[in-house]
Amino acid sequence: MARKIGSRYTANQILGRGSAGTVWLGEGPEGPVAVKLLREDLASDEELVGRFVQERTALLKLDHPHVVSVRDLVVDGNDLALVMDLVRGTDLRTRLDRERRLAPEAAVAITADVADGLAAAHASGVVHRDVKPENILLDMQGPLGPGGAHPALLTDFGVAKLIDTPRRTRATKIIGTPDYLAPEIVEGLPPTAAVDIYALATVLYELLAGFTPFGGGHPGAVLRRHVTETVVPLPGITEELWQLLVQCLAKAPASRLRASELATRLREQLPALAGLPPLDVDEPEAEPGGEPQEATAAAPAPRERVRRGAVPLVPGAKPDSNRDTHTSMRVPAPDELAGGARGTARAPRTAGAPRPGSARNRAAARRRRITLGAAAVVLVAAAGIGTWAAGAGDDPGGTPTDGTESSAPGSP
Ligand SMILES: Nc1ncnc2c1ncn2[C@@H]1O[C@H](COP(=O)(O)OP(=O)(O)OP(=O)(O)O)[C@@H](O)[C@H]1O
Repeated sequence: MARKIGSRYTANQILGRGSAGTVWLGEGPEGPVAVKLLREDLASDEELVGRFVQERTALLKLDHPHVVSVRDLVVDGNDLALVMDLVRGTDLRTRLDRERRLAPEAAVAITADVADGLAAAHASGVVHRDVKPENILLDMQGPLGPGGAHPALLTDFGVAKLIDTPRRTRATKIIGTPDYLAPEIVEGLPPTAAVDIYALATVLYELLAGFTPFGGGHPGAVLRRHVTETVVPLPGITEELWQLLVQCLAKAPASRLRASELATRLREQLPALAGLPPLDVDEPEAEPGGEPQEATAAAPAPRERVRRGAVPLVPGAKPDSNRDTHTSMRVPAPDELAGGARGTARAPRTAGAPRPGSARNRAAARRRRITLGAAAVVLVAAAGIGTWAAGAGDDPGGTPTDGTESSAPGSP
């Protein structure tokens, strides 16, 4: 059913739902648009509305062929909406669900597009903070590029930052998607542009391999792997591409490439990748219903076999929203923590061996986004790998930092 959004837009049909709200196919004065209507509980949060208005300038100024432009921000009664360019196509998660993994040339071409978009954003002082396949849209009306890839556009700029208001995050929460979270975020450091590079390298690894380098099993274990484990080589990948991945998945943010350099280096590799088939690797096994093995950073357990999926760090913890893409965690007791702080060692296995769990289940698990309580920080601290500074989550000092902070209040 159609509904008005402010005085200028009509939302006609739901395109999809995410953790922050619902995306509608809409109509504006200049034609079709996509309208992201934020969740009611977000729209009724006065602080968030203020921030939304404050950040108009930064969100509206991003204009790049590989960024989904935000055209307008609407605050109208209970409605809080971002009006975006409509991308006619699909998101990368849907393509990945369908194909499981992409040919290297297409994977690299898509990643290079997103790196270009990030370069423009970072140059404007904007950090995305939630780069993942769900936020990469493929424009099926655009020209085919290397490997038959349609142009890729990064969407949802500013949304993670909007939701991650100090009051919501103060000393209690990390907001993000565990598989793509850079180690410095897990450690409670302010997000800089380098977190987007880490997340994008994770996406590239996933496009090539069909699974993320540190994902799988308990969300707390995923976070810990980001900090303690090194990425396992992918069989069949060219040395140049592997070196690029390793550099961008470096634990130290300063060691990662900048987005513009990453885009250039990726494109340089395209000719060597032309015609190569998707890699012949399979996801590390997961023990159906098996209990995680106890492991330490120094001596991880041999391939932990656990179901993929967002599970509460502590049994009985309730999600903090009614969306199944969220998992919320409360602070665990020490004995509970001992059971949750388990790590894994994962390595790709060759195709053909039995693999528990359906691809759809794994994809759904990856999609789950967590709002992680201080529990995770306690978990990390308990593992001796990090601490959380109260109020961390904003970005003093990083270069370039999330420039949405400095946008002019109330500017149109
Ligand atoms: N500008 C757009 N044009 C066309 N479709 C879009 C646009 N933005 C989002 N969509 C579609 O709307 C759906 C929901 O997007 P949304 O950004 O709300 O959620 P998400 O990114 O999948 O998840 P989350 O917000 O939890 O990270 C997605 O399937 C996406 O393909």
